[in-house]
Amino acid sequence: MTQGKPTSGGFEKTPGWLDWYDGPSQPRFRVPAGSVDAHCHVFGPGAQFPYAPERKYTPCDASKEQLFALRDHLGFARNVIVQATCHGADNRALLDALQSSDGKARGVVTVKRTVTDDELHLMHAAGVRGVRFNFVKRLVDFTPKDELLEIAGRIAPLGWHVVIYFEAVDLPELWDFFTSLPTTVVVDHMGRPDVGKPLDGPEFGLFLKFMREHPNVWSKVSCPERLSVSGPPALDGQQAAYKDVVPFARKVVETFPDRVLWGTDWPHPNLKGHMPDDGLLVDFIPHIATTADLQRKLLVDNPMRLYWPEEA
Ligand SMILES: O=C(O)c1cc(C(=O)O)oc(=O)c1
Repeated sequence: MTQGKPTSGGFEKTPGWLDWYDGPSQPRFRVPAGSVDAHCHVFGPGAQFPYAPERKYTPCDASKEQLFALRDHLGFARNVIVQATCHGADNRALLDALQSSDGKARGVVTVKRTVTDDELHLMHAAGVRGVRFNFVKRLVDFTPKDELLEIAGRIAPLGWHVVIYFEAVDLPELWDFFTSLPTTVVVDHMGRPDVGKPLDGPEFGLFLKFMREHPNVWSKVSCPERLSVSGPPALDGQQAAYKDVVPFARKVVETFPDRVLWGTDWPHPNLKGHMPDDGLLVDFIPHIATTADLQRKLLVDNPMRLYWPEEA
């Protein structure tokens, strides 16, 4: 039996899948004016925008109205909506959200090599500025690298970038492909470091080297709730959540202050252990960006330069 929030359109939510958090707290940390939530999603609603047949999970609905209400509640000015894998390469829910946002949202889509130039131009007009390539095996089936390179070559002239999602252990094998991409490359969730391993160990060292040697590579310092092993979770007023993730995110922010982005990841797909209070997730930010200067770069200057360059 389905419980909690609905999945409309006759879909059945994946068992064990937690719904996004109702009534998030008011963050204590006041984000700077003009801040951008640079990683969030919309799900459906399924009745209007059906989930993709090839999806690996079925979420509860999470609409554009609910996303925009969260944006306002948390004090953000804009969103970057990233295509979620449960919608495959059908970007209609995302495009509809962009078109309803009054210019306050930009997007990152998933496309196949069959996408036409007309479709790409329409997406650009709607506010799309990037494509997402996903290498996380639990989320997607493999797409051949020659197809991805072809797509990258076609979106580059539009000024778009490529967002990549992968697990830290897969970086060595993907290195040559990533470093051959002709665009700005944005890494989702710091390349998912294993925070049980040392900060100065070889695995995270390789990620830092990836960024250091390639000035076109940016990173989102998001998703501590996914990466944390020992918490504590951002729940019940916790002001020192996900302590084990802090040194990793802080290292990236302080080493590459002009190439980092932050996002809520709302509505947090695939969480089964706990669902964070998004207000408390915002309170995580000053632990990883400890000065007003770093906070402004992370939340305003960098995302504006990448997604609204005409206003930056
Ligand atoms: O780690 C995840 O499960 C996850 C999934 C998706 C997606 O399904 O698109 O997006 C994310 O940013 C993170």
